[in-house]
Amino acid sequence: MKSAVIVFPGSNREPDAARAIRLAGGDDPVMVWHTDTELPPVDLVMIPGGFAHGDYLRAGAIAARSPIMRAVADYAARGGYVLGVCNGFQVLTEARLLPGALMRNACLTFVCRKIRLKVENTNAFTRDYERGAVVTYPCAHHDGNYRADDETIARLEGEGRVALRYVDNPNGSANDIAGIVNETGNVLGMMPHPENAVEPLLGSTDGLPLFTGMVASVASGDSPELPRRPLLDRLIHRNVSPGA
Ligand SMILES: NC(=O)CC[C@H](N)C(=O)O
Repeated sequence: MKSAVIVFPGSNREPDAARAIRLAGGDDPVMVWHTDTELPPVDLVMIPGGFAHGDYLRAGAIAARSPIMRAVADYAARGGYVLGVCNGFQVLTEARLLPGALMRNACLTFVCRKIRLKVENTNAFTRDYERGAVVTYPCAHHDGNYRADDETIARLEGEGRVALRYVDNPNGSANDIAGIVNETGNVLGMMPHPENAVEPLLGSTDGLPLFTGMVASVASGDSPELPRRPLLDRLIHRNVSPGA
């Protein structure tokens, strides 16, 4: 699997992202700087954690307007897989590739600890987990409180787009939402850090199946479990994804 990891000034988890991708069997990712205007030919784009532009204005707001994000939006619109973790999730909501917003944690403090999550739905990203499995990942954020209007939350729930839910909600997120996918199921954003739970030395290997699942989805060319993916999208994806 060929992948790109997007790097902004203030990103800090790009080496962890690269390591997780490699451990799952992917090629060494290409690091892409935020001022670039094009993506290399890849099967997956990952937006890593950190504090892009120091979280000024709102976490992810400046990064979402970076030149590279136009290319990421085009890539996602063509059906390419995009994973945003923590600050990456914030960037994806600010870029409107995912609905809703990540607000200040309800406790008003930075939360940095291991948390338990329930895998709510198996999709192109979570296919290597049993549905309903409870996994442990670390989380480390001050703006992880997922919020959206009632209609959006109802849609996310009704369409099976809540991928991960907190068992012990650390930040006040609506409906305990920890991760969601877009309408076509090819963009996943999540606050906890699966890339920091990929080897025993880190205290958990529970994050590794997320990465092996993405490698498997790329290898199979598509995932039959993508929720309501329009036929046209699937065809376009086959044509543009080198891994398809
Ligand atoms: N670990 C991270 O990606 C931090 C996310 C974000 N900047 C926050 O603290 O809310």
